[in-house]
Amino acid sequence: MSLNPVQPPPTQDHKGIFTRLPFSEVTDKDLTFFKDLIPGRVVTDEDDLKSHNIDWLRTVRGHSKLLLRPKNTEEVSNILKYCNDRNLAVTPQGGNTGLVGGSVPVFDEIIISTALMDKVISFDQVSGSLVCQCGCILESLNQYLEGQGYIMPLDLGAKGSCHIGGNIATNAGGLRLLRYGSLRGTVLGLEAVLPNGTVLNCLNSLRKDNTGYDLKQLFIGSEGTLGLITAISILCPRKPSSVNVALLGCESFSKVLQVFTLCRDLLGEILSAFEFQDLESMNVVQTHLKLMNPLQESPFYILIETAGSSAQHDEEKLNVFLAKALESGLVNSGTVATDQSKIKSVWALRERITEALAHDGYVYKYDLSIPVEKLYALVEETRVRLGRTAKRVVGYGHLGDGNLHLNITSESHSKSLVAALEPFVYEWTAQHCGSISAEHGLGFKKRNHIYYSKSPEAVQLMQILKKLLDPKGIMNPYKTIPSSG
Ligand SMILES: O=C(O)CC[C@@H](O)C(=O)O
Ligand SMILES: [Zn+2]
Repeated sequence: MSLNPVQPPPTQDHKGIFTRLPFSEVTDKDLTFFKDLIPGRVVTDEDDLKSHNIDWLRTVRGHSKLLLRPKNTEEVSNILKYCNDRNLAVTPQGGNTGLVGGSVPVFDEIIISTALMDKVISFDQVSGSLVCQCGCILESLNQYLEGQGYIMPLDLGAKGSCHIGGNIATNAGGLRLLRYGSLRGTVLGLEAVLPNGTVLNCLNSLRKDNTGYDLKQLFIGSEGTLGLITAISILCPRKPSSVNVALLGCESFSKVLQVFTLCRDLLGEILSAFEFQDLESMNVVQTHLKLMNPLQESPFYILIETAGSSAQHDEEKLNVFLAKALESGLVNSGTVATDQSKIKSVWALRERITEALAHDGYVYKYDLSIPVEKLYALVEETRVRLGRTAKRVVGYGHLGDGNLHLNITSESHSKSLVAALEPFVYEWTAQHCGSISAEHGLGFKKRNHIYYSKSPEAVQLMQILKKLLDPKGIMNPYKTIPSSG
C-alpha cells in the first residue's frame, strides 16, 4: 500500500514542546548484554529500524537505534529489569498500526517488538477461552478459532497486522463491539511484565472472580505505559453459522438514527454491527481504491451485519426489517450480501476508509464518542468552519457505539488547518459530554488533551499510579498521560 510518501517530521517536533527526558543512552556494553540475552534478535541496522520508527500513518518519526525481539515472558522480564536498572527508556511495539503515535518511539527509546511472541497457549473448546502470547496477529487468531467453531470477539480493519497485545494495550474497539462488548469485558485475564521485571500473573480464564482489585483493567488501555502485556486470556464467541450484511442508502442523518432504532427492535439479538458512513467517505474509497458502490448516490450509508445460528430465522427477520425500512421511507436503496465474497466487498467500503484517506495526503484524525443524536452535527459544523481550506471532511464510524471518526485531509500538513481544528473539535466534544478518544487511545498525539475528557483529579490519580508502577518512567514515555512534572 502506498501511503503518504513524505518523510514524516521527527516526533518530538510536533508542536515543538518536547525535550528528551534524562534517560541513559544505549552503550556498547548494553548491546553486548542484549546480544547475550537474545542472540540473533537484536536489531541495530538503520534500514531495518526505519519502519519501526515511523507510524503506520507516516505522521510521526522516532530515532530508536535498537530493537529487541524477545520470544517469551522471561526474556521480556530480563530486558525490562536491565533497562530499568540502567534507566533506559523503552517503547513496546506490536503491529504498529496505531493511529495516535503510541507505538513508535519519540526519541531513542529501545523498541521491544512482540512479533516473535506469537504462540497460542491453549484453547478451551467448552468455555471458548483462548490463552495466547501477546504478539499473535488478530486475523491469525480468528482463523485458528474458526477451525474450532469460534471467532475472536473483536474485528478491525488492521486485523491482518495488528497484535492482540497491542489491541488490549490500546483497548481497541472495532466493528463488533456492539455485539460482543469491549475488551474490558471479554479479556478474562492477562500477564504483564512490570518495568522492574516483575511478572504479574493475572492470566486466569474465569468468567467470575471477585477477589480484590481487578488489576488487569489497569493494563487494558494503558498503551504500554505501565508494563508490557505478554500473554492474554480472552473469551471467544461461537462462530455464527449465518451471517448477512446489508448496505442501505439514507437521505438524512436523522433517518440513520431511526433505522438504528428499528434495527434494534426488529433484529434484536442477531444484530452484530451497525456502521455508518457519509457520501464523502464513500467517495474516497471509490476514488482511491476503485471500490464499487452498489447503491445509488446517497448522503449516508448504513452497513448492518447480522450474525446468528439459523439462516432461515435470520433471513426472515432481516426481510421484515428491510421491508419496513423501505416502506416507511427511512432508506432509499439497499443490497443484501449472504455469500462470503459479497460480504467481504460490502465490508471493504467501510473498513478501508482509513486506508483510502491516507492517499489524499495528510490526515487529521478525530476519534470521538458523542451522544448519537448530535454525532453528525460536528461533521457539518467542521465542514462549514473549514470551507475550502480542507481537501475533504468525512464522518463515519461505529454508530451503534456512539463513536464518530471525523477525518479531515489536506495535500500536506498545514498548521493553519490544525489551528482551525484544535481546540474547536475538543471543546465541541467536551461541551456535548463526549470523549476525545473513543477507541484509538491518546498515545503521543492526544495525551495533552486528556483534560477535555477527564477531571484533574482523575489525571492526577493516573499519574500517581504511573509513578507507583514505573517510578523511573521508562515505559513508553511521552505517551498517554501528561507528565506530572
Ligand atoms: O481512521 C480512522 O479514523 C478510524 C479507523 C478505525 O477505527 C475504523 O473504525 O475504521
Ligand atoms: Zn473505529
